[in-house]
Amino acid sequence: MLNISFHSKLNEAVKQNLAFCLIRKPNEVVIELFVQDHSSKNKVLMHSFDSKMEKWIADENPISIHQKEFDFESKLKFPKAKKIHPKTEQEYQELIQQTIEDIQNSELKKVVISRKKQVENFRISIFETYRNLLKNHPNALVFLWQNPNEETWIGATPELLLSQESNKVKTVSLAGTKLPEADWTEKELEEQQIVTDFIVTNFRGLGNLEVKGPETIQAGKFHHLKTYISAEVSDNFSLKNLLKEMHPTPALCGMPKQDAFEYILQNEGYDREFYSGYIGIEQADSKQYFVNLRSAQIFEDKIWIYVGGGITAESNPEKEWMETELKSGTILNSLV
Ligand SMILES: C=C(O[C@@H]1C=C(C(=O)O)C=C[C@H]1O)C(=O)O
Repeated sequence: MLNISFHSKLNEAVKQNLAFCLIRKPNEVVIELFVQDHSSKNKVLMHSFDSKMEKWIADENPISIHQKEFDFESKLKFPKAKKIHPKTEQEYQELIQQTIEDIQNSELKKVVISRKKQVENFRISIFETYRNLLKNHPNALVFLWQNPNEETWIGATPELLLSQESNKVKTVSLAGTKLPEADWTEKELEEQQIVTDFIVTNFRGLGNLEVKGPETIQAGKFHHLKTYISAEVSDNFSLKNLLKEMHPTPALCGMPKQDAFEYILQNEGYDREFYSGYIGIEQADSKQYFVNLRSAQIFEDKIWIYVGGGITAESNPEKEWMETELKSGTILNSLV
């Protein structure tokens, strides 16, 4: 049976050109809908990689539905894409080679390099694509952010940045990528350990620190290494401050953090905007922030898929290109 109020609220948002966000949390079955009403209680927000941009959609009464009942179709309006020059395979491999050499000759230990892959938008059905992402990625945060005339993002991210429920804060260290048939090597183990060490340093001082892992997890067609980290906090603890320290973690930026951040801004050659920034869900009893990755920006004529990977002194440019191609599959394999 159709859930009328959910669908009619979404329908109104589309008809009136209001900003809205559909969001389904990892391993849950409920989709929440936030439609902009500029209230202050419940918010979904997007924060850019460089922290220069933050936008939010606030809804006094978000509404939810079981994902099995989600059955909605409508065309959305998207702006036209500006002209860009996405890096070719050769250009990307040259950038990776340069980064490897720069890491070998500096204090840098890890830098995450990324690119935009552009594909044509052949009048995709955005809601069917969203349904496919829900189905294909049950353990990801699956979101659709529509801000009419400004930006539309869709994605299925496997990565929690930070969450707080009562006095418990949680995060994960997620890094290292391989296909299921391959084995982990020193390169991925080291790359992921850098992220874990960074988080543990930031969590030091909090109570009851627990670090569990790393274990191998599945995200779409890949395996990643994941360590679960949690701690207890006191009443005067500031989640905002911890978030500031954490973002961007070495899973998306590098180590040392500031050097890697500047390296990315100077060398990557494009603006990441909200990719590798975070998506926040702020409600009275819980706050959760997820890293915006395995995601794309939708335009009337084009789709920009954002993909990257961690580079260390042991990286191989060809493999890094392949890794980004495969990562774009999260979006490409669900597009209809
Ligand atoms: C940068 C991305 O993913 C990140 C980089 C990973 C890696 O380098 O192995 C793995 C998971 C993510 O933390 C991306 O998907 O674009």
